[in-house]
Amino acid sequence: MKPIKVLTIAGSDSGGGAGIQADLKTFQELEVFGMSAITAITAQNTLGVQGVYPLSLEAVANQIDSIGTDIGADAVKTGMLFNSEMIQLVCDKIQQYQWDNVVVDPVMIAKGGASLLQEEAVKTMREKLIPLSKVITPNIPEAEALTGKTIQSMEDRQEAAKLLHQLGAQNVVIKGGHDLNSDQVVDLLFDGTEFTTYKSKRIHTNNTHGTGCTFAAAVASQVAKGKTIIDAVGIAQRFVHMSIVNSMQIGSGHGPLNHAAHRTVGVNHNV
Ligand SMILES: Nc1ncnc2c1ncn2[C@@H]1O[C@H](COP(=O)(O)OP(=O)(O)O)[C@@H](O)[C@H]1O
Ligand SMILES: Cc1ncc(COP(=O)(O)OP(=O)(O)O)c(N)n1
Repeated sequence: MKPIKVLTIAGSDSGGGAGIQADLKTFQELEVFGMSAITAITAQNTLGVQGVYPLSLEAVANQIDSIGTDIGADAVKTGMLFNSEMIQLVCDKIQQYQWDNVVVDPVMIAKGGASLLQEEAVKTMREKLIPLSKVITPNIPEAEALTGKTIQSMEDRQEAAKLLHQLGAQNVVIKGGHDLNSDQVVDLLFDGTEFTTYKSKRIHTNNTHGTGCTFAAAVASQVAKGKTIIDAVGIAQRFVHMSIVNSMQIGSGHGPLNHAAHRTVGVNHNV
């Protein structure tokens, strides 16, 4: 059987909960071959981010070229891109290798409040990267930053999703983890025509470090497999849910997910 290959272009989280580490664990669990181009090293744990060390543009370009010129990718997921120049470089490479299954997680701020994207880079993300995306997966604060609109209700979220679609994203998922008004978590998908909502029970836990990375990596793995976006988002939400329910008590802050939960607790969410 032909292996399915997925590339993540993102930052490294030394604590293993988010970033490249979460992406590769997700790829492995969802049975695709994972590859990485690291944009920045972060010194990070469950308490927060202690340091951010971006790599040179040359180092990032070289990693992407190593994959583009030899192995290829059935889908590409982007995470922490740090600054405008890095975003522009990633856009150039996506176009050079004609990658069209691109899942953009517009990472801006880590849970502890540390900035993972320079403020002026939001414009480049909006104008250059979003138009290349098959799916964009902002959380609510990221959708607000990208659209300049305050999001309080589901109608606000629908409006924001429409604006992001107008910017060129083929599909928009505005995740609902930050809407603390309900006992449910609702992720909203807009495909340019219809809205689809994915509801799950909110889990009351501190162990949610890396949910966004894991979600986007799961979507990318399913897109690479040729699933519809509606199915890919459903699988990703269930995978994340299962990983939070069975999360591990690691560190003394926001603990990581348990990416292996879908197989170790006996329910296969790898549909
Ligand atoms: N407390 C929670 N209980 C259940 N699912 C959650 C919870 N927090 C986040 N999720 C899920 O994790 C994914 C990421 O959501 P969100 O927290 O909005 O993004 P981010 O991690 O990028 O801030 C979504 O699928 C969301 O439904
Ligand atoms: C290196 C790196 N990349 C991305 C993030 C943000 O990850 P996310 O999945 O949104 O989870 P939280 O940080 O919000 O828990 C990160 N922290 N580090």
